[in-house]
Amino acid sequence: MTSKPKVQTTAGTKATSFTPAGPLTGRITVPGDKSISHRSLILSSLAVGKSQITGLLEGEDVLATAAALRAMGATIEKSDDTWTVHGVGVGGLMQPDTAIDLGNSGTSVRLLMGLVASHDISVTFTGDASLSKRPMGRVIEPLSTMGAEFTARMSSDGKACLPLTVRGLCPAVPMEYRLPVASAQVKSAILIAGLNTPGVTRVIEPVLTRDHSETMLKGFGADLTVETDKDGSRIISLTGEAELSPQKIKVPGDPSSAAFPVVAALLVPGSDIVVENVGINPTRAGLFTVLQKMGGDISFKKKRTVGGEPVADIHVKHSKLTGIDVPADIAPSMIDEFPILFIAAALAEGTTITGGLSELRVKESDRLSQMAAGLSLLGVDVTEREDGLIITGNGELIPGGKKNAAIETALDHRIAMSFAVAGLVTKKGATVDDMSPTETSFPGFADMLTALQDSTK
Ligand SMILES: O=C(O)C1=C[C@@H](OP(=O)(O)O)[C@@H](O)[C@H](O)C1
Ligand SMILES: C=C(OP(=O)(O)O)C(=O)O
Repeated sequence: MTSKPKVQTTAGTKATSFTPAGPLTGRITVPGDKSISHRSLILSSLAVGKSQITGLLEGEDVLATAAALRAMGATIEKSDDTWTVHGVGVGGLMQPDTAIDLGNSGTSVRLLMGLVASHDISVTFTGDASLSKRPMGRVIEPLSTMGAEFTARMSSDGKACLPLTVRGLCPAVPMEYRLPVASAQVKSAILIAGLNTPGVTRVIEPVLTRDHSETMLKGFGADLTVETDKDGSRIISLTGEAELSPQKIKVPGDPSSAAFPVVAALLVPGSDIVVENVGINPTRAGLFTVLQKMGGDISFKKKRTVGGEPVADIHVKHSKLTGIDVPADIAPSMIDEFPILFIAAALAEGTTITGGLSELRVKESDRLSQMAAGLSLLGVDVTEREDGLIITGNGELIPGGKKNAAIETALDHRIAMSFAVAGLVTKKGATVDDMSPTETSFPGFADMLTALQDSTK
């Protein structure tokens, strides 16, 4: 008889053990898309009048964005399943009374820095220990060119970090900016600053990143065009002093959250699940393509478009996976999914090679070193390179390491969820030191694993 997935919390600690699982079955949904949720709140706050949002992710990161916007004058309320935002109009945000704490959320701080940059207000942003280590120079540099002024704490290695204060300039100066790093957060910060800036603000994106900002800005009525340059770069032009009209938004399920049950079902023998209503925008769906290339039985049912975003129900069956060489150019379309891909690679037969991933070192944690350390602790054959991991599996369960050794998550939700899934396919299970960071992006993560277990009863 196969055992069921088990979730055990050790009394008095936040450590949680995940042990080998019987088949995962059933139909589930995952919480709303984090990127689209942040943007829904920000753009609704800048529209004139009442927007309504359903499916909003109620994770700590998005709630931090909502609190920040309230502190700057937007009215944001929830009743039943609907969030209502009374926007103040582009340029209408006000000086908050105190510093704004954005917890663990990189997207909140970088997009809101763009928002403040073209308002005549001054805002101090703070964050938790993880967010306070992340580099902000990538946003400070272009927003300074538009006229905003910044004071930031400098880290011991010379990076501008939180806490930081932005003094916006109104009117700001429009500019053309070629992104030196593939980052949807930097792109979006500049476009959001451009909304309240006279003239045309232009972002040139040599490498395509998630395009929710472009789709949603157009949906709210901004004058935004996207052209492709001779060298393949995207040129995004936004005409400022925009007037945004309020919208009704349905946020689809987050593919970055769906990644965890999808990989769990591929790895646990006998599993057969459907994750309903997941966003499958090609700028986000790289993981599913890579897993299919590794032999994963993943199919997309009932494909449809919701609010300009492609959505589907994802059907996944347990599959034998084979290691592959993951092309570096797919990385931006699955940038948050590498931690869980590394777990799939540990179960695959053969070697999986990844590269071009230096951005993973500046996420909530250094995801390359945290994943390499956790996998080594579980006895997986892993080599850490500067910009990727090489992982060799033998198509069998992860051996498991020292008894009671807890995987360190370093305040990183995706590390925590990845090793929770690893526990289901590690001979004696895996213990994760702290599952509380999962509240940032996937409230109810442990309940979701239990629901997949319960439906086999
Ligand atoms: O724009 C966004 O919503 C996001 C962009 C990505 O960050 P980068 O822009 O730093 O790549 C991603 O890692 C993050 O989870 C969300
Ligand atoms: C990197 C992430 O988010 P953020 O940058 O918003 O903290 C993530 O969710 O994996």
